[in-house]
Amino acid sequence: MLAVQQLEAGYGESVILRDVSLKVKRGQVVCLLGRNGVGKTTLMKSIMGLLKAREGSVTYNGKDLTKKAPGLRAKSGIGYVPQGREIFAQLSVYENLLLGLEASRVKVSTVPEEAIAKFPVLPTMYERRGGDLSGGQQQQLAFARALAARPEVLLLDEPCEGIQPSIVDDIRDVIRSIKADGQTAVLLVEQSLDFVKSVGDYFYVLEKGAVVWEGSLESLDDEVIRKYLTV
Ligand SMILES: Nc1ncnc2c1ncn2[C@@H]1O[C@H](COP(=O)(O)OP(=O)(O)OP(=O)(O)O)[C@@H](O)[C@H]1O
Repeated sequence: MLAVQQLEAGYGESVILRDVSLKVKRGQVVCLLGRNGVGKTTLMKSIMGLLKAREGSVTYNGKDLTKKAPGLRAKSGIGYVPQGREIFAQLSVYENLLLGLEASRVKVSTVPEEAIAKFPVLPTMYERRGGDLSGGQQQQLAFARALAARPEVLLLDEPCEGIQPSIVDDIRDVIRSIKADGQTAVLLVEQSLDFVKSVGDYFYVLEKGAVVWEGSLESLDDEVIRKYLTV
């Protein structure tokens, strides 16, 4: 459903992504692996339209999104939980969630129950300012904000970075439940191989902005890990 084809993108003069192609299908969790700085976040931003493609295309359900603005991509059904969460610190938890509705394909004025049900801690802190939440709580808020728009493709950029193990477990459960529903495609950037192996179906490895390996998660063996992932 989401297809990236021969994508080239970068910042200013520098080319970061070269000839990147990948696919993510409904009900699948596809993991994007690679050492620091290889271009994983850059690829997420390019899919979301925050960075323009210089070559290649991003298509979704057969529609070419390559030239579309980020808002339109969101309204087409692509949800994004960015690295660093990007919560609005001065807004309340509930206001942060309401902002998620802006990306909804159908006009709704309340946050859908299913987005909140996955993170039961959030309703207990609706009045608190986003900036006062812990890192793990902000991560849950960012995740719920993306789910509020009922995305069909979910881009998750290092959702477990810097958060406590109990919330990592919660996030694993949420990703598994999304996968079990079979309606949403997930593209996940994650450094922890244990986490990746516990939720993923398929993986791509990036090195210097290019896909150098891909396969089912079962085929992710020590040799690939040593060659492309060990620091
Ligand atoms: N806004 C920017 N302007 C210029 N260069 C950038 C910008 N953001 C990232 N880069 C560069 O692009 C390259 C890829 O960065 P990117 O953040 O996509 O990597 P990554 O694989 O997500 O790394 P990490 O695991 O550290 O998040 C790096 O060399 C980085 O310095």
